[in-house]
Amino acid sequence: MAFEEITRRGLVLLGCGKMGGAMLAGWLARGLSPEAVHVVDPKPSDWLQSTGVHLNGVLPEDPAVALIAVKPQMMGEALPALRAMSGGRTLFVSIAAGTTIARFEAEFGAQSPIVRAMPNTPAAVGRGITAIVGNGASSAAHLDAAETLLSAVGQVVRLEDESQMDAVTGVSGSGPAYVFHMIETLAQAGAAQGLPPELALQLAKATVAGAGALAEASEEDPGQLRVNVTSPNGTTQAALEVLMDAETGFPSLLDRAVAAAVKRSKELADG
Ligand SMILES: NC(=O)C1=CN([C@@H]2O[C@H](COP(=O)(O)OP(=O)(O)OC[C@H]3O[C@@H](n4cnc5c(N)ncnc54)[C@H](OP(=O)(O)O)[C@@H]3O)[C@@H](O)[C@H]2O)C=CC1
Ligand SMILES: O=C(O)[C@@H]1CCC=N1
Repeated sequence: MAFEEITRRGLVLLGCGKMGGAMLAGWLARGLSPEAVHVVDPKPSDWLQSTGVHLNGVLPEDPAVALIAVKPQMMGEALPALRAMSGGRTLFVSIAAGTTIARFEAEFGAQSPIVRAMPNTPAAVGRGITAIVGNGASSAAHLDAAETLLSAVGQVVRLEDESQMDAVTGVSGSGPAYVFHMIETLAQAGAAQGLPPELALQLAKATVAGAGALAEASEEDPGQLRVNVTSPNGTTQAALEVLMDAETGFPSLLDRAVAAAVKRSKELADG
């Protein structure tokens, strides 16, 4: 299924907040016609209203895709709007953290093709990464269709098992927030050392963006790239002795942060 089939049969987006909006922005930027998109959202933002998509109207009976982007806690209230599309040709794609395929099968039937996905907000600029896994009714063609749709906003990886989704959520789903917090705090640290705050923020943003681009483009692994910055007994080494401290440094901090996200993802599965 390519954008042509979505254009013909339509795409329903249930919930268009931060993540649904980021994906929609990516699809529209890549040429998906707003005419093909039907959004259900109780309080459409000004941006959403300006896009030209159908808003809170009658939904198509047989859309190519129904993408679920409401918060896990809203499922009970929100999913019935999609029930009429069950058991047919519509591919359900959920991006909700925690909510299991079993929960969607209980709503739409196990014969409905359902793909659970975990994207991230860099999708808004085509630089997201999304992990996907399908239910038993999802054919290779359904997974290909989900991949086509989601690869319009970044990379797509396929999981062997749904149980990997909690860890994916803790690494790449929530991960952009960790990086944004690093930008914020790196800039604050620069300002604390006397830099004008705006300059410190520009330096921090460009450093994180540049390092990310280099990590992606380079054949060297991130550990070697780190070594390449670190002159013996130089400034980086002094900083890394703080950041790599076994008890208080990044390794332990990120271990605990990711574990907390994974734990919360598992809790969300329980509703
Ligand atoms: N934000 C992120 O980085 C990521 C989020 N996700 C997942 O995406 C989903 C959405 O998260 P996020 O975008 O951050 O949350 P938001 O709260 O920003 O978006 C959810 C949207 O759904 C709307 N909504 C609430 N009730 C209904 C309903 N009954 N029918 C239709 N729409 C409804 C909300 O409206 P209102 O605000 O008026 O209630 C809101 O606009 C979550 O399940 C989350 O786990 C996955 C990966 C990354
Ligand atoms: O914070 C959350 O629950 C969602 C899921 C991943 C990113 N945001």
